[in-house]
Amino acid sequence: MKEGKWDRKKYMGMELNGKTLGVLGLGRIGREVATRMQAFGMKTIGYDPIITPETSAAFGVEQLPLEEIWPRCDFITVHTPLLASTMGLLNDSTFAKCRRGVQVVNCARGGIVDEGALLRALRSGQCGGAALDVFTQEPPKDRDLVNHPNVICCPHLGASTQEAQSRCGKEIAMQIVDMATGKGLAGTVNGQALSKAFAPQTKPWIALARALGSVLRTAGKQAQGTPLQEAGSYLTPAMAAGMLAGGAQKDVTLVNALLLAQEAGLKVTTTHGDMAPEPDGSAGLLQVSLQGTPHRVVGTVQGSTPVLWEINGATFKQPAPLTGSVLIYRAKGSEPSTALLPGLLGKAGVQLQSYHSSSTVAGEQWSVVGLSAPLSDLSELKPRVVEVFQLHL
Ligand SMILES: NC(=O)c1ccc[n+]([C@@H]2O[C@H](COP(=O)([O-])OP(=O)(O)OC[C@H]3O[C@@H](n4cnc5c(N)ncnc54)[C@H](O)[C@@H]3O)[C@@H](O)[C@H]2O)c1
Ligand SMILES: O=C(O)[C@H](O)COP(=O)(O)O
Repeated sequence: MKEGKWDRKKYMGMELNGKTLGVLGLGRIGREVATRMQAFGMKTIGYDPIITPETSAAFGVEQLPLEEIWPRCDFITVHTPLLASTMGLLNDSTFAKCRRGVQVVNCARGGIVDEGALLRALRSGQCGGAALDVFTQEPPKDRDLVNHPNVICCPHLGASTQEAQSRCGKEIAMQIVDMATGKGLAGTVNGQALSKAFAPQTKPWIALARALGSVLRTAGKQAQGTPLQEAGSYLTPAMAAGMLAGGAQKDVTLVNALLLAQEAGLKVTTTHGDMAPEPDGSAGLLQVSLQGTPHRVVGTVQGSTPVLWEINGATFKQPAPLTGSVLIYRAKGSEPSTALLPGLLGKAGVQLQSYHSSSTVAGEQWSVVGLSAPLSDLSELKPRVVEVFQLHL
């Protein structure tokens, strides 16, 4: 009408009263849709592998096996997550089992209704119409479905109300408060990793994984460039965060570290091996390797302090603490630590807090020096060592 038209004959509707609606997925949204459509006089049947028939009967949905649902429905609406098991839930074969002219609604996730099959069913008349809020690709580049005369669609607007967005904001704020106050995390991506990472007994291990990642980043930076495969435990994101810290990526967190590491092309493996508890309280070894390179660091936690046990095959006689300002270098024999360090630190006004040296491998030794502050200038040291770097952990 806004275009000045009065197409009374073109638009002929269909009563919902007395029609059968199949609701696939009877979670939060599926059941709300069912009860609302009952108000229009629709008969509601449905399927959900988790919700019991007794539960769904209480909100007026008769549950049936999918094979019995297809031929009974005038309308089908999907409200499942997109999973391997729900991808293409409506496909060529299931459309063929439906009543001719069945109408389909997908406001859940693109791909639950196979888009190719839907287009074929629309073109053949097997599907009488579709309402789509979601697409496999958003926005969809292939416009065939959008342009089909029997399709109505909108650009993923199902949650776009002032009220829903406001509730989302409040829920996120509540979850952050819950996390900060040590309460359980519900519905968070990486929730398991985060809740473990914040547990008091695992915090030092997170610090260790970060510290080892930082050591490995600096000792093995020339080896970057292959994709990351290994992921999973809460230690791996922490290690990845350590590897990426100070790099091009900003705001590396335990949640985004693995993704960023993948984007940066890092291929890292972590192994968390058990060992008999030591009298000092250490009870495991975390080993981090950069694949395709000889770089490997091993550490543990003593009390609550992360310590370096081994670097590239050289073990420390006493594990070296990885906290605060740490200077790490590799040198031939014990040079230059004994000769050069005291003078260098004195000049810089920096105090030596700890010194740990490794076993000698191929005539070279690693030293880990705990400092009261980082050294601003390593130029005197560089010619005397094979490699040197500083970390602030
Ligand atoms: N378009 C939008 O803007 C918008 C807004 C909110 C939610 N959504 C989507 O709507 C869908 C439903 O959301 P919800 O909050 O009701 O989720 P929910 O987790 O409460 O319910 C999903 C239900 O699907 C069921 N299910 C899983 N696999 C199934 C299968 N193979 N067959 C049938 N049922 C199956 C589950 O058991 C569960 O009961 C989700 O995909 C969600 O992402 C879209
Ligand atoms: O699942 C939802 O809440 C809606 O589809 C909105 O999705 P979005 O948060 O990805 O925009």
